[in-house]
Amino acid sequence: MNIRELAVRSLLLIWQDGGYSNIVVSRMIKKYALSDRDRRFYTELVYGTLRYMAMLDRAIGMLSKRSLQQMDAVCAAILRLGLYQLQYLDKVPPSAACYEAVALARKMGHEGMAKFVNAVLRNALRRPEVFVVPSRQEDEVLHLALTYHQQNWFIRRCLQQYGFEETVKLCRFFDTIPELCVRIQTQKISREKAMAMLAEKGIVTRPGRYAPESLYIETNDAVQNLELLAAGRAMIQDEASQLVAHVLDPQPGDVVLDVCAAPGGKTTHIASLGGPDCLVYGADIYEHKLQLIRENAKKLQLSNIRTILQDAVRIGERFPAKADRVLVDAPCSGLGILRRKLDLRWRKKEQDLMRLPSLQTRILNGAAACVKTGGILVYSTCTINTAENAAVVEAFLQRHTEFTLLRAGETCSWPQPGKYIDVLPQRDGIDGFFIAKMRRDS
Ligand SMILES: C[S@@+](CC[C@H](N)C(=O)[O-])C[C@H]1O[C@@H](n2cnc3c(N)ncnc32)[C@H](O)[C@@H]1O
Repeated sequence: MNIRELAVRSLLLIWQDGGYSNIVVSRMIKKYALSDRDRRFYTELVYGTLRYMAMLDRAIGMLSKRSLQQMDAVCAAILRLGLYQLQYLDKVPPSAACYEAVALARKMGHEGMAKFVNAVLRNALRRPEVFVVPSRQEDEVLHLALTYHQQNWFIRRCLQQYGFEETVKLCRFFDTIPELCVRIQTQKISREKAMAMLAEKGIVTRPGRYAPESLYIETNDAVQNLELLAAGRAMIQDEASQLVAHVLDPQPGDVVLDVCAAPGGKTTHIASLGGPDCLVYGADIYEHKLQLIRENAKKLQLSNIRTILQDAVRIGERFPAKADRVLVDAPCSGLGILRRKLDLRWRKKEQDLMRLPSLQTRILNGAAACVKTGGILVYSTCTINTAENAAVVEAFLQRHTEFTLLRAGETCSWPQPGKYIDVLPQRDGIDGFFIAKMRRDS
């Protein structure tokens, strides 16, 4: 398979069929058994085109009379990929980038498409100014959006929330490639022992600063072969997300309800921390996702997890005042983890943000009804959007005076002051996260 054609087909799977880039890419690498060299070129083409999409689309708009919306999806993908190589891949000579793009348009489209692609790419060679990023003075939002590969609305919101300097720091953070972070199952192996074991194999690691089981694997290529993962002694989970189970602080004998549980990162962590006498129910609204929780529990050999198919909005009717601890790890905009998912970064729409607080509120209300008197309720998201975080919790507390806000950091070593754990990526160097802890008093 021609690598550029594979890249175009992958981009179409991501843009047209809603495929996740990491899954599409790893499937293709496996399916076509790509050599190391081909794999590197292929991933560079796919991820590079995805990263620079705002810039590439703006250039296409300036170079072609036809808008992207009027274009055939195959044609748009070939143009984006061609322009990416022309502008950002020094190792590809411009003539090769044009020639290959035109040949692909002929093969995957028709002669007319080939002529059009040829005209746009030749035009790009004559007009390098289409790739010039406007200065801050000319257009602050566009300047940041194109420099740091984000959508304009996201930049606008950040500027309002943080101001220019902080927005730059945040965008720089989101533009880095995240290191792989695992959660060591310290019931089976200590973090120090795991580090020593990996060091013997030449794998460089670094303990996380905040979560006691977190370990960063600096030699990313070794992931697939990580014995720790295969042996159920570790699980891939970001450090910020590892704080949640510590805030919930499960105890032996507790009944815990994790109402938005799939794929079970936090459910398995809670079950490990609570020990075999702590019973953890992981609920989700999608049956196929419950299977992921069961698979993760099996991999980690945890027998104290049960799964439940249940809409969290109505979970209180099924388990009224039955749980000692309840976790709501709510569906959210994910604006704290934009470093991870290049494709999601472009898919997110500002309108989607508007409907989330009402869903989160309904889920939190449903979950609250499950908490016993004296029990704990934890609310978390992986977003930095305050409307989905403190605003949801504050409105909840006003309506539910039977709950008291506790300091979320009291059962984990979170260094920042304040009642909430409000992880700011640009300050804390990990994914953006929000955690609130409440107790039911009556
Ligand atoms: C942020 S994810 C949870 C991640 C999970 N806690 C973990 O650590 O692996 C949110 C989950 O909520 C589920 N969800 C969305 N709406 C729901 C609802 N109304 N009731 C129950 N689960 C819901 C989604 O299917 C998704 O799996």
